[in-house]
Amino acid sequence: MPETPAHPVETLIEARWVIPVEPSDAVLTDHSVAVDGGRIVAILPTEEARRRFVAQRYYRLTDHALIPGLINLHTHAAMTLLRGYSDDLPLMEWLKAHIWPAENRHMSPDFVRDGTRIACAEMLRGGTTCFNDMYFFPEAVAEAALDAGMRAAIGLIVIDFPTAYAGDSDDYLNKGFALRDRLRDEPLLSFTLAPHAPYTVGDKTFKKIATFASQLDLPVHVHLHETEDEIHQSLAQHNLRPLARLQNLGLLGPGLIAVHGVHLTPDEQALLAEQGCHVAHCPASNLKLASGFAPIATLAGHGVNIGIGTDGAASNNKLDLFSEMRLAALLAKGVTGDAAALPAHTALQMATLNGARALGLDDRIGSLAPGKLADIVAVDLSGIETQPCFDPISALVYAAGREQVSHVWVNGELRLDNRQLTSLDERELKLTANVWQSRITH
Ligand SMILES: CSC[C@H]1O[C@@H](n2cnc3c(O)ncnc32)[C@H](O)[C@@H]1O
Ligand SMILES: [Zn+2]
Repeated sequence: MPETPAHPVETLIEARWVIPVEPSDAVLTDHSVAVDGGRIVAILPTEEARRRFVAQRYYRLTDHALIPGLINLHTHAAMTLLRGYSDDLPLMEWLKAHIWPAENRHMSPDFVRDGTRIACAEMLRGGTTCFNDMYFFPEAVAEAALDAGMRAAIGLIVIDFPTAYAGDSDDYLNKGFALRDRLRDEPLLSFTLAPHAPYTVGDKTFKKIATFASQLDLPVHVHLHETEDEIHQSLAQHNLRPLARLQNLGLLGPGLIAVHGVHLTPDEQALLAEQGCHVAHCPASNLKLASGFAPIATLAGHGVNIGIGTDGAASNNKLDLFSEMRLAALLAKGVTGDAAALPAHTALQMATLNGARALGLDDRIGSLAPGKLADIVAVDLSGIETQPCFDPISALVYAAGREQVSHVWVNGELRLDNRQLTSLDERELKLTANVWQSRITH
């Protein structure tokens, strides 16, 4: 029998383990991922892949696990420039007395572009390939993400007070729509409407956002039920808890990404599930600001789709989804008293597929499968800290860290090569961070 000629592809990645996350939670051992035209074309046992494909580039990652690119479901990327600027305070004091005054003094497209570039470097080094952002000057966020070659959901920010970026809600919205019109064909970008929070956005603005979200089919990304203060303030001002208020204003539905969801009654959890809303769980930020801990196990029990976010580097202070996966899993066990709560595979699914679902991108990213875009992360599990390795998913969530991320592909393009960034100059970014530190200090 004549041999079928080998099929040419751009990239063939051979790995000890491939963890697709979906369609099943099975781990494939000694498998290879073939990539061409930015997409995964096949996942096969390595021996077979070697026969079937001839590649321009081979990666022989013999002690590594391949996972889908991690998706950071809530960031203020540019806030890397305020990392460590003001620590150990509760949310409202932190925001009002420190962060908002600093943002007022320094906010500009340059601040956002530089801060977001630094965030992209940190996130790519830690295996994050996509981030869902909310910040001023979203055009600078988009520019930094595109320069870095990262995937981003750009939040078209709306807040009912004037800033250096925009004067009023119409100004915020018009600037956001102009940006979306200009960049809507960029394959790495998608857009959300991003009203900041119930305590900074009025009813009239929320109603407009609900209308635009349904007309334009855009997700809505909003901080919600983060602290007890937020709930008390809403009851005092509107005689309604924030979630009920947003329900009355027409915001609930499968397009809503509710960030935090720390303080939720059982009825509110059921309502989020009924409405198909998503929750972005930010465990480190919630602990650091002493906001509390989200009822993740019961929310998941109700069927709510939950992804994981870091929040900004000023309240975390890392943009590290490996830490967040571990923390989410441990916290769920501690809070429920049930060691089976939030197992490792669920934590990995939250940081990948569930984030993609929340962004409406799960037909393209979030798992490793033929036809999906090639957002792929290789984690080196050969080190002493991950030995022995009975179960690579357990190793990834409970023992590994972002330091073990060796290679990252976004849309089939190599963005981290043997721990070196290919699209960003780390030395230059450190100098940029120092320049901003002295501006912010003086
Ligand atoms: C209007 S752009 C985003 C706005 O949000 C602020 N921010 C950062 N972290 C949090 C948080 O945990 N809750 C609420 N608001 C937050 C950030 O400083 C920007 O002003
Ligand atoms: Zn936030």
